[in-house]
Amino acid sequence: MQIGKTEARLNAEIEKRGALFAVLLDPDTSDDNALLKAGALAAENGADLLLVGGSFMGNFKLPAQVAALKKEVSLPVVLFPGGASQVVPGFDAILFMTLVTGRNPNYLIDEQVRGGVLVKSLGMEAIPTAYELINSGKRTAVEYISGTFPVPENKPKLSMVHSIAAELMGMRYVYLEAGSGAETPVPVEHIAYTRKATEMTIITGGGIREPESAAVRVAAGAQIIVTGTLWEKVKDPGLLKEFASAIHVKG
Ligand SMILES: CC(C)=CCC/C(C)=C/CC/C(C)=C/CC/C(C)=C/COP(=O)(O)OP(=O)(O)O
Ligand SMILES: O=P(O)(O)OC[C@@H](O)CO
Ligand SMILES: [Mg+2]
Repeated sequence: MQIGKTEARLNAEIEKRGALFAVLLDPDTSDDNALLKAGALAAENGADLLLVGGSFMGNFKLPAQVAALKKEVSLPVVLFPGGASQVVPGFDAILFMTLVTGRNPNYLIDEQVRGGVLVKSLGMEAIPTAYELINSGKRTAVEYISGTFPVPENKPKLSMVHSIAAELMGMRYVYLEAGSGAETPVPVEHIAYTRKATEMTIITGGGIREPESAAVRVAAGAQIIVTGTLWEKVKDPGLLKEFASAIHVKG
């Protein structure tokens, strides 16, 4: 499958800036302006990419909210789905994910079969993405909902072998995930092993709360750093800018 417009844009930006700063917006809100406000604030203060997703997503107003957000910001707005039912119109692309570290067929093929037809009929760009869940202290929503075991935090080679398999299956991006609100982010060794063994674009997120924590993960080879939960409590343009400069290692 050919690389689409949004993926090409992200790849070019990574080339230019070294790594990208992604802000994850929670769509589980009935407040019509919340998504718009959070997205606009992130865009004005150095974010490169807006992800929209939640392990639950029951917001029938989402297509209208995404359309409003697209009018307001010029950044790519990408769907980060917890399941096929979350495929709705308006996004620039979808991270078309497979939970490769799990052994639950529902997240290995079933959601993809159900979601794939929707993606095709919407004409939405898909970015084939391996999703790897790595242990981060306490149980996370993704672990609970997907019914899968995360990779042990002290076994970076285990995530590496999943990355190798995913690349051979044609996936171009890999998301190393500690889980939303994780106590500890994905250990740098997991990132470094996947970086050494594959050419996939590495996204990482979960529990990243300080710019320094983002910077060390970029140094280990991550190319897209995702932060979400932090911005639910903190609306701080200065801190957003600090993240952006810690991540944009090429300026
Ligand atoms: C390809 C399609 C259509 C779907 C892929 C479905 C897969 C493989 C999902 C992986 C497992 C899963 C449940 C992922 C959720 C990822 C996500 C959006 C996390 C962010 O949500 P949270 O922040 O954890 O949500 P809460 O804040 O509600 O806990
Ligand atoms: O909410 P946080 O902990 O920033 O995690 C972001 C993302 O990786 C969750 O899927
Ligand atoms: Mg969350």
